[in-house]
Amino acid sequence: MLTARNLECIRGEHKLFSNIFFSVNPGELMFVGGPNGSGKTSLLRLLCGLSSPDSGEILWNGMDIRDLDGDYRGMMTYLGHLGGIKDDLTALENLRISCALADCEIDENQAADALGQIGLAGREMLPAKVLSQGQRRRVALARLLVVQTRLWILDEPLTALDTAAVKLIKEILEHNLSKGGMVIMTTHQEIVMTAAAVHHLTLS
Ligand SMILES: Nc1ncnc2c1ncn2[C@@H]1O[C@H](COP(=O)(O)OP(=O)(O)OP(=O)(O)O)[C@@H](O)[C@H]1O
Repeated sequence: MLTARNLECIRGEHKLFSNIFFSVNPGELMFVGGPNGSGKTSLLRLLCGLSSPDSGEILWNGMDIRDLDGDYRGMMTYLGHLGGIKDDLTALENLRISCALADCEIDENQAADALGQIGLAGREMLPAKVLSQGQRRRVALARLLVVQTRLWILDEPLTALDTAAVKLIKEILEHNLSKGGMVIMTTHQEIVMTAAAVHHLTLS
């Protein structure tokens, strides 16, 4: 379970948010909403441990994530809103390297299989720079098909995706949730989940 207690985040001269409390339990999804600049990405970066709150604490199964450090990162998958795709690497290389960086080594066959499942069959060997925005996003999201982590923190995963890809991502999220996974995601394009407990946190 991930718990946030009394979180506050200040950036520059601005207090982005304060008094944020929530828990996300196994099988639950939390959508983080709010206007541009309200602090959604900043909140996700706090939850990943990439930055620290100005006050408050973030607990994973009751322990402060700062104390867990690498153990916490090993249980979590973070996809940033830019996707982290490198232009000069192929789709396959991008997926394999992003998995390796997350301590989840996969071979070429596994990578090709994941790319096929996410609708990129035949494009595995193309450099990312020639892929469309939606295809690049699919390469980033293919990581969700191979990771074993329970907690997924996803920043705008649906950006640039067509209707078919959004449906696919919904199924991938629901599969993770059905196994006791947890998902926290920002989106301006909410998806209706059929069989999962959903919470909303709206920043202003
Ligand atoms: N290091 C920083 N120094 C100063 N201001 C910052 C810093 N990081 C973020 N900000 C500001 O904090 C605000 C919130 O940024 P953030 O990216 O968290 O918003 P967001 O809700 O994710 O926005 P969007 O919907 O546009 O993606 C923005 O005004 C941003 O410019």
